[in-house]
Amino acid sequence: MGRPFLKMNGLGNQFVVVQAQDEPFDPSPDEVRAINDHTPYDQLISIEPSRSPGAAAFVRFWNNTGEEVGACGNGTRAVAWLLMEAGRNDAVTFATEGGLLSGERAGDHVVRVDMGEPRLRWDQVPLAEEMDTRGIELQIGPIDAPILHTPGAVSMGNPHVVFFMDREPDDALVRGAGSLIEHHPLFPEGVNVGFAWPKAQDRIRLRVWERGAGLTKACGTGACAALVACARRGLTGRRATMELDGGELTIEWRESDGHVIMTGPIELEFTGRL
Ligand SMILES: N[C@H](CCC[C@H](N)C(=O)O)C(=O)O
Repeated sequence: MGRPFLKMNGLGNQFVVVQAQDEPFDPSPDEVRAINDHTPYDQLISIEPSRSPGAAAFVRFWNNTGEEVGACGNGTRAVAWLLMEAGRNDAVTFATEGGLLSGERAGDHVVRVDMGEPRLRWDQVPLAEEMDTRGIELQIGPIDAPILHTPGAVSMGNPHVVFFMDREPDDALVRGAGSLIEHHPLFPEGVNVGFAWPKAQDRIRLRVWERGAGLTKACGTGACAALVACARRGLTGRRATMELDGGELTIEWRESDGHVIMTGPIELEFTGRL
């Protein structure tokens, strides 16, 4: 009988969450993939004992293809909710590879998380060469659609490239261009590929081909990256409603401290055993 897990989602971004406070959990890439075979998910998440004062836990994320990653925005909301429920608190801080994150309740099964500052230097995304991350030069082989010119590049603790659309991003484009760009040599660590259509100063339609997970129903760090990329190009303000396939997130790139604040729902679906 395997260890228990929680099946959760954030706007349809699917998670398997393992509590590792009492029993270590250090899965190999094969084990990460095997869990996905057993219970399909986008990201696997573990909640470990804290390694630093002021943090309630240390949290790790893996894509379903097996590699560990430094950030997962929707997963951060799910973990913050679990930790607040467990501690009967209305706010919580925890550590990840990508840095310290804090969350607070913002309604029933709605969580607001501070995702910290976006990293905007070329070598922080990272890119393979120095470029202006407001608009990078990216040649994508056979595809030469004008909308694919000069996307923005941002890290939220994980790498993102954001294309600026003037219409609904269709499946063929998101899957075709996304899968091509995910492993493009300009991104030494791979990249999450966002397609953002700024519909108004405070509203962006977004679809994301995720590194290591493909087209998901929502991508929290992708929503943060897209808002920052659009604001840097003057296409939107610093606060917007993000329309993802799975629903809406509110993102604000705060003037006061440059932190990116994300608010949205989470859902606990069922418990199971690995
Ligand atoms: N695929 C991402 C990790 C999960 C991001 C996404 N699920 C989110 O909500 O931020 C990466 O490889 O960096």
